[in-house]
Amino acid sequence: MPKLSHICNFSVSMSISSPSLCRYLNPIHSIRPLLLSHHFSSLSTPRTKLRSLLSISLQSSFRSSHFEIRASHSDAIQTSHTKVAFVVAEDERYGNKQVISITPQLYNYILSNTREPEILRELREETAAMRGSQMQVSPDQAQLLAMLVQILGAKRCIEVGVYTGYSSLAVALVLPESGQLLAIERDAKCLEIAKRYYQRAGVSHKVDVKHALAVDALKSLILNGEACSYDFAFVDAEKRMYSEYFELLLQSVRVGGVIVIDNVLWHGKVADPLQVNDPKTVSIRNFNKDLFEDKRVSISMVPIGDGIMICRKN
Ligand SMILES: C[S@@+](CC[C@H](N)C(=O)[O-])C[C@H]1O[C@@H](n2cnc3c(N)ncnc32)[C@H](O)[C@@H]1O
Repeated sequence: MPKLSHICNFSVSMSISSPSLCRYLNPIHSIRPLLLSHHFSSLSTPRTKLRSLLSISLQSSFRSSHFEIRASHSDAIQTSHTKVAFVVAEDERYGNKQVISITPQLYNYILSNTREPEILRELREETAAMRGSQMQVSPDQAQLLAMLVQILGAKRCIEVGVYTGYSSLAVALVLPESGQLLAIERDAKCLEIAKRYYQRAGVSHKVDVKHALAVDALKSLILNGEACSYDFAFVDAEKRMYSEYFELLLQSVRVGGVIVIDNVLWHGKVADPLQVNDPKTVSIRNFNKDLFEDKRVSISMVPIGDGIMICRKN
């Protein structure tokens, strides 16, 4: 049984994190932050009571549904600086599947099980001080991209939106010696850094750097007779252009080829149409909906980083 102080930490952190918790629950049940914080005001509420209070509260709000916020994970309540226990959705509509929410503690664990080549770590650290460094894919995302390229046995790849080269270098490192990555980026300064790292990593011969606007570069490769010749594409540039990039890339990759699109969860905003409707969010939300209905591709939305959509051309 946790000590009272642990319960207090749990109770306080639940209140603090309720907006993100609500964002998680919102798309399904339109729950509001007040509802959640309400039941956590008493610091002396025992854990079991907290759980049942919350469960009752959520059940009454959600009618037939059952959502439970668990404080029972032992690791999550052992240390006072742990943010919050897991969010678990248990609902028969989802096969009573328990879905975990990534906590900082859990994400640290994932990163500690992620293999990041030394050269990528150096690039990430150099970029960290730069404006826009949060745009870089995370090490676990880069590892997944590299693995997809390896599973596909890809030789011809495209990246749309290179920045300083982190994701493109991850791909180039696993390409065979005869492989080629067309790396498209509009910012020349960023490309200088990327090129320096391709050089250092000994993969420059595999990367065809294209300093251009993405749509122009993609159109010209189709005009050059390269349609259906690529195995893999990664999209990580202007969010409102995703539909255009996708249409051009669908022409560029072969049947069985894969297009991966980054930021499809857009910090969770896509799932909150009642409150978030800025142009970028709406654009990504519409794009996701179009992809869902698009029978030309098989799809899988994966909650890694800011969310990726993996599309396989049928
Ligand atoms: C999210 S960052 C890419 C991050 C990169 N994939 C990584 O992991 O380091 C987006 C990049 O796309 C570039 N970009 C945005 N719009 C573009 C366009 N229309 N054409 C080419 N590049 C574009 C930006 O300059 C920026 O460097």
